[in-house]
Amino acid sequence: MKEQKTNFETAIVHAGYDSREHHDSLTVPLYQTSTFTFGTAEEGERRFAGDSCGNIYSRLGNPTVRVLEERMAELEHGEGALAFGSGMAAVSAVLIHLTKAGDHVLCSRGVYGCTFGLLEMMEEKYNITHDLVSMKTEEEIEKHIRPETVCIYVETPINPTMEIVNLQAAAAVAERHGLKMVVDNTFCSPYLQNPLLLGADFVLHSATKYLNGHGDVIAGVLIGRDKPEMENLRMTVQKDVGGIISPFDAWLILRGLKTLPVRMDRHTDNAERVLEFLKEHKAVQTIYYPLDEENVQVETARQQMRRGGGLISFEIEGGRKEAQVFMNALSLIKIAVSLGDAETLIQHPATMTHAVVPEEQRSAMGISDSLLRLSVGLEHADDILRDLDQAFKQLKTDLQQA
Ligand code: MET
Repeated sequence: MKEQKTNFETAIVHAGYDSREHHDSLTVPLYQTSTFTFGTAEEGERRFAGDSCGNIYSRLGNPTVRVLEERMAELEHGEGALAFGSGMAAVSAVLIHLTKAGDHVLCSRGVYGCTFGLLEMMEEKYNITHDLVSMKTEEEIEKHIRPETVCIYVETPINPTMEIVNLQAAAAVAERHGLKMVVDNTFCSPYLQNPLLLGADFVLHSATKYLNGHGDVIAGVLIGRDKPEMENLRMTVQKDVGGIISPFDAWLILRGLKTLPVRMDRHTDNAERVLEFLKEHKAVQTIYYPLDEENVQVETARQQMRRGGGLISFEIEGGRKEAQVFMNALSLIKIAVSLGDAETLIQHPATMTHAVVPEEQRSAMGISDSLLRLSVGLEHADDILRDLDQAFKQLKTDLQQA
């Protein structure tokens, strides 16, 4: 694995870019072009044959996108990275790369609803089966491995229950059985957690979230520990399936990325204030936050995460109706799926991000009808708390009147 040459905060501003190669432009230029010209027919032939390294066509590579990929590889301590048009394009690319008909994927007990949908589709159409299991210890993981298992796929913290997967335990099992391990690191960003350093083979992100951080891009990134394997993935799955990112979106992410450490620290500071507030509130039944002292998994979370991050899930007294009344009473906090933006967002997983998961499996994942997921933004913490407080008061009044 590549040793990080500079500190994280420096690499995130500079890695993968040399202004001398781009007319001395301080910032990464936007190469908003679909294709590149060849000086001669023979040069075109050489580029297609891989004998000359020039650009060909933006589905096969683009200079702006390449800076984002190299930067992400460095930040996640990988050897190569590919940027995609969405987080799900990154998820599907790595699963297409790792599996064939008849294989089995061992998956964490919970995953994002569309990842669950993709796994179900792969099972139905291609007989690539999967199991969703708790992954707190090696023993728990070990007992679900089958002869046809080819990879362990995890989210940690899990969307939206914030359950922690023990990455070192999962990596130990993967190594024993020669399996590839993939980690969705979207909730943490590379600033808070680096799964490749804990034994994973691939790490992926919905770059829509903290990486971009400004709510104006849909994108994904996949980082791997093996350079030839990542180049192979680029020239097979990514080229032929085609879920590439646009140069402009890559440029926007490069712009947003520079402030990631500053933003993540503020998101976490604000989330810690929200955590304390929710703990004091009678209408809140359960709270899920990785670095909450009362979390039974706090030790594992501490070992693999630098700080707790900006997401908090909580159950309020009641069910779906109460959850919806509470959300409708919010004013500053916006009702929206997505996370990692400057704006504080709230969503109801049972009817939104995880609505595609059948009810029985949703409860097995720990998603109840009263569960809400809050992505704590960058506003002043006092204003976020004031909005939550007035919504709880409103909920009480509405319920008394009903
Ligand atoms: C289309 S639903 C969700 C988007 C995003 N993955 C989230 O968890 O909020």
